[in-house]
Amino acid sequence: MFARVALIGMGLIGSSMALAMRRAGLAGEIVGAARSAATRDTALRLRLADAMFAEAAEAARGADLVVLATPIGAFGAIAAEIGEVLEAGAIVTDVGSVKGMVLRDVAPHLPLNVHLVPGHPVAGTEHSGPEAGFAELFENRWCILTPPDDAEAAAVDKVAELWRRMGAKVEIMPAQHHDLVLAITSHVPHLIAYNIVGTASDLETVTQSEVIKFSAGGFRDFTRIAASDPTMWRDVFLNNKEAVLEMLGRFVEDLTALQRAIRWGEGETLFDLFTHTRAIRRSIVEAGQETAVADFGRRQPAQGE
Ligand SMILES: NC(=O)C1=CN([C@@H]2O[C@H](COP(=O)(O)OP(=O)(O)OC[C@H]3O[C@@H](n4cnc5c(N)ncnc54)[C@H](O)[C@@H]3O)[C@@H](O)[C@H]2O)C=CC1
Ligand SMILES: O=C(O)C(=O)Cc1ccc(O)cc1
Repeated sequence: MFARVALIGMGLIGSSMALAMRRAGLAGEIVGAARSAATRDTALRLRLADAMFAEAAEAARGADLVVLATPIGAFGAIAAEIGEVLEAGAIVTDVGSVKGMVLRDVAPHLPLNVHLVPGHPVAGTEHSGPEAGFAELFENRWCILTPPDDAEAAAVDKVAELWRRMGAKVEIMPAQHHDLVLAITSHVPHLIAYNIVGTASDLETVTQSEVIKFSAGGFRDFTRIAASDPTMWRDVFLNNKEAVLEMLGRFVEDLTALQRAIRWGEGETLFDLFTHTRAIRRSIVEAGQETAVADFGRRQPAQGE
């Protein structure tokens, strides 16, 4: 599909893309950029790339596809670096967890003859770095593309086809809508996980050993999410501020209602909510990932309804 793909950032997502593209034979040549010599050496040892560069511009030179796969806070500076060397007709895409900011930070640095097609594979783990990647990561998972209004259809189709050939299902939506949906499905859940693990570790009565010892409960699932990369998640919250604050406001209101229900012994309120949420989980599992991101929020009938 592409003669030379440049992966800027060779962590979990960059390395998974390299492996998935190699497996499906989608790129003539894969090159990467990583600032640290250790990452460049690891990427070459694992055969993720044919060549690794310290500078993003060196990797992007001559590429017909450039993928930004660093934490999103670095996108603006990288776009400024590569803007001058990009080939006419090249496609620039990204895998960032927030999409409005790509149009804000990346688009202004790109020449008019280069196509920008922002993307977000809604697939990942709490692990990071070049050794964390695996070719199957995107299989049967959604990849959301948020092309600007004036994007060329052929470039959007090509990026969509790339993701399909890596095993993903593709959905296209406006960047602002993406950021609102992902705020409640991904960003706020991560914030809750970071917060609850922080709160538990702060409690004077809960010693470190007790947190570890009794973490077989719900807390353990939160610790997995709370182990996610600090730089990446700092950047997500700094760059999806409005949507996260909007969803957090609603979350706090609903939490306060639950607090009241517990205080006043309103068992029915608790039971009804828990029945409803159980039905949501079951519908997601039954759908086997088939639930479209855009459908999130549509109320599912509770058991027996
Ligand atoms: N981790 C996840 O589960 C998912 C992450 N994403 C998005 O993918 C992007 C990458 O995330 P991961 O692969 O998980 O991160 P990672 O931490 O595994 O890898 C990021 C890589 O970028 C490098 N890097 C950082 N700043 C750089 C710079 N200025 N120039 C060149 N390289 C630089 C780091 O050294 C690292 O090798 C992020 O924007 C994130 O929002 C999207 C979907 C899932
Ligand atoms: O590990 C998990 O459960 C995740 O939620 C992975 C993830 C993290 C960030 C994204 O933008 C998409 C997926």
